[in-house]
This record gives sequence, structure tokens and C-alpha cells, in this order.
Amino acid sequence: MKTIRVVAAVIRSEDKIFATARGYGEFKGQWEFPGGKIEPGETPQEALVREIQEELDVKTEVGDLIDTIEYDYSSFHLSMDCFWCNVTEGEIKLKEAEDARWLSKDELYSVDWLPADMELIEKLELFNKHLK
Ligand SMILES: Nc1nc2c([nH]c(=O)n2[C@H]2C[C@H](O)[C@@H](COP(=O)(O)OP(=O)(O)OP(=O)(O)O)O2)c(=O)[nH]1
Ligand SMILES: [Mg+2]
Repeated sequence: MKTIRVVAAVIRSEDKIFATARGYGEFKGQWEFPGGKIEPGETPQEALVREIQEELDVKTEVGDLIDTIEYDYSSFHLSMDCFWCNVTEGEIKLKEAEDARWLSKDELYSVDWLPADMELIEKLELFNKHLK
């Protein structure tokens, strides 16, 4: 099966994290962390800065790697590096997503996540120092 290498940003502001609903394609309407495919020659961090600029129109600072999620979809294997991120410049505008929410720890399960993200959500719950 082919592997798709993706980067995703868990953008934090105070005690909330930012989630978006996909605006197109096979998983339209399901929730994810903004990001996308790593292009040849890019580091994961470079890919993430580019993707967030494209999808949300803001500049970001990429922090620590939270986890790398490995997940088998029916037609590909997903390998997704998930990083903490902060917005450093600009106001978020949704260029591709159909919806977005800032979620508190208690709201983490209130949206319909893509299946690969469930493992990450469980991990995020453990980060009490970040999500009060
Ligand atoms: N960005 C992102 N993709 C995710 C998450 N969870 C998950 O299963 N995926 C899957 C959905 C897609 O099949 C793939 C990422 O593709 P993408 O559509 O974001 O890639 P991209 O931004 O480069 O967009 P495109 O140009 O390929 O349309 O990873 C997630 O939390 N964030
Ligand atoms: Mg994307």
C-alpha cells in the first residue's frame, strides 16, 4: 500500500486548540488538524508552515512534535507528524475548510474527527499542562 506523509498543526491559544472541517473531497465535513502532504525536498516543519499559510493565511511557529500517527485507510497508509503550533502573524481565514472551532479539553470529542485522529485526541487529553 502506498504511504502518504502528512503534517498537521495543533494550534494552541490559551487552553483551546483549533480544528477544521474538511471542505472538499472524500472526507468532506469530517474534522482534522490543518495541514497536508509533505512535498519532495521539504522538512516536515517547512511543509507545515507552507500548508498553514495556504489553508489559514497566517504565519506560524512550529513547536515540538506531539506524535506521529500511523493509520491504514482502505486505499493508503497515512503517516502523520503532529506538531504544536502558534500563530505568529495574521488573522485566521478559512481558505479550504468549511468550518472551524476552538475546542477546550471538554469539547475534544464534540466533533466528528477523521478516524486517524482519534489516537491523537486521546493523547492530547493527557496534555493537561497545555489543555486545562
Ligand atoms: N491535514 C490533515 N490530514 C489528515 C488528518 N487526519 C487524516 O486522516 N488526514 C488525511 C486526510 C488526507 O487523506 C491526508 C492529508 O491530505 P490533505 O488533503 O490535507 O493534503 P493537502 O492539504 O496537501 O491537500 P491536497 O492538495 O492534497 O488536496 O491525510 C489531519 O488531522 N489533518
Ligand atoms: Mg490539507
